[in-house]
Amino acid sequence: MKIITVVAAVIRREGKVLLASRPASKPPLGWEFPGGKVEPGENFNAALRRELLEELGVDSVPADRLYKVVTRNAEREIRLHFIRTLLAPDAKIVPKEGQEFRWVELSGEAPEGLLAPDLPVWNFLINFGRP
Ligand SMILES: Nc1nc2c([nH]c(=O)n2[C@@H]2O[C@H](COP(=O)(O)OP(=O)(O)OP(=O)(O)O)[C@@H](O)[C@H]2O)c(=O)[nH]1
Repeated sequence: MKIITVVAAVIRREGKVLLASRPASKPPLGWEFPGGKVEPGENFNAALRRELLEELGVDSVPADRLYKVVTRNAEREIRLHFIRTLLAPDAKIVPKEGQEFRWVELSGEAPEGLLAPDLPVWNFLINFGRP
């Protein structure tokens, strides 16, 4: 079975968390934590730093892993690693790949359209992750 390893950033600011829309060209549609696939030979934090530079146009400091989700179908297994990530306070996000970004209040129900594998992460952040 093909194994795909993905890193996704949990970036918090003033009680909110940063979500990205998936570009229409890359299904599934929905909102996700920004990130992408780890390339061969890359460590998680280097992969996430590269992805965020590509997508948000900002440098970042990926830190510790908060949560792991594994999804599987007949062909492939996706291992998602959610990593607490810091941005400089004055970092200006410049969407580079046609995505939208939004800061979402970390309270209550998950926002509509959040990818299904991310729901436990949302619940984790609501329960434990508020700064
Ligand atoms: N980045 C990200 N991907 C997620 C999240 N949740 C989740 O299920 N995924 C899945 O993980 C996979 C990530 O692939 P991707 O297409 O974003 O990765 P990438 O940018 O490196 O893609 P590419 O290799 O096609 O350029 C997709 O299947 C996506 O649906 C999430 O919160 N963030």
